[in-house]
Amino acid sequence: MELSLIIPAYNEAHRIGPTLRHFHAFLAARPASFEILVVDDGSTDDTVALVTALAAELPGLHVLCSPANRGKGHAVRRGMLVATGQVRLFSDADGSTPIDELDPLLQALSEGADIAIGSRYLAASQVMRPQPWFRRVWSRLVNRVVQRVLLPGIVDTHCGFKAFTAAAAEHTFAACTVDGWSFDLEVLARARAQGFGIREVPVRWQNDERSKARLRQLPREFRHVYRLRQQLRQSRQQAGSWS
Ligand SMILES: Nc1nc2c(ncn2[C@@H]2O[C@H](COP(=O)(O)OP(=O)(O)O[C@H]3O[C@H](CO)[C@@H](O)[C@H](O)[C@@H]3O)[C@@H](O)[C@H]2O)c(=O)[nH]1
Repeated sequence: MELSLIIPAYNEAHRIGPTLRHFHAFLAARPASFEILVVDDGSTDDTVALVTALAAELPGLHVLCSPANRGKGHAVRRGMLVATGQVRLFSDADGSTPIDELDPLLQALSEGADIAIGSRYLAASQVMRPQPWFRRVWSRLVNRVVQRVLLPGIVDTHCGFKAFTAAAAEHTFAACTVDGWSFDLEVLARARAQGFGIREVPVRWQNDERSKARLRQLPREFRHVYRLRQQLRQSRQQAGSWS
């Protein structure tokens, strides 16, 4: 399998159908073999039924489901570890980053990066429909803190469009534990600590107002950042004292 596309989905029946048809048509028009894995955990709407029906029509589309809702991080991790592709990409169910932005990410991998991440905040990025002001403030705030304490040099850790080589996906996700939104920065921080090269790539992106992220989740994001920094520091100190 050359490419695995992982899509975390929670209560996405209202919009995932067109996204899947579009993604499938894009990938089927290319020579590379592919699989699309939709990872649902406990949706209370018709997401699973809808994707199951589409899977009978679109070869290579599969749905993984589990009863309890654990969060986007858990779903992406599960998909990344079950996938068989040499390249593993995850994308949001609303297609907020157009699927043709895959090509610049593949280019970055072919040039030697282990992980290529879509970015909304580079000079060449194009944000076609921005998020509301409080989401932009949230995103910039988290990114500022993350850049300072965890991932210097990466300006957008949270864009939901990231491609990994199989080795990078398997090593980093196997070490991850964060189930919620902060999984993005956990996987990047662990990847860097393990020596994998990350390249940030400008992409086109547009907001869909029907977001599941809530401002009240912000303190938990910061707690994750600091906890992760402590863990990585301790591992570095242990590695230093053993060498
Ligand atoms: N399986 C599963 N999927 C989830 C869950 N929560 C969210 N998702 C999936 O995660 C994707 C993003 O969720 P949205 O609700 O569309 O979030 P957003 O706010 O519009 O997304 C932006 O901010 C997020 C948080 O920073 C980013 O993770 C995301 O990529 C994007 O930048 C969607 O495919 C959604 O179904 C969950 O509990 N379980």
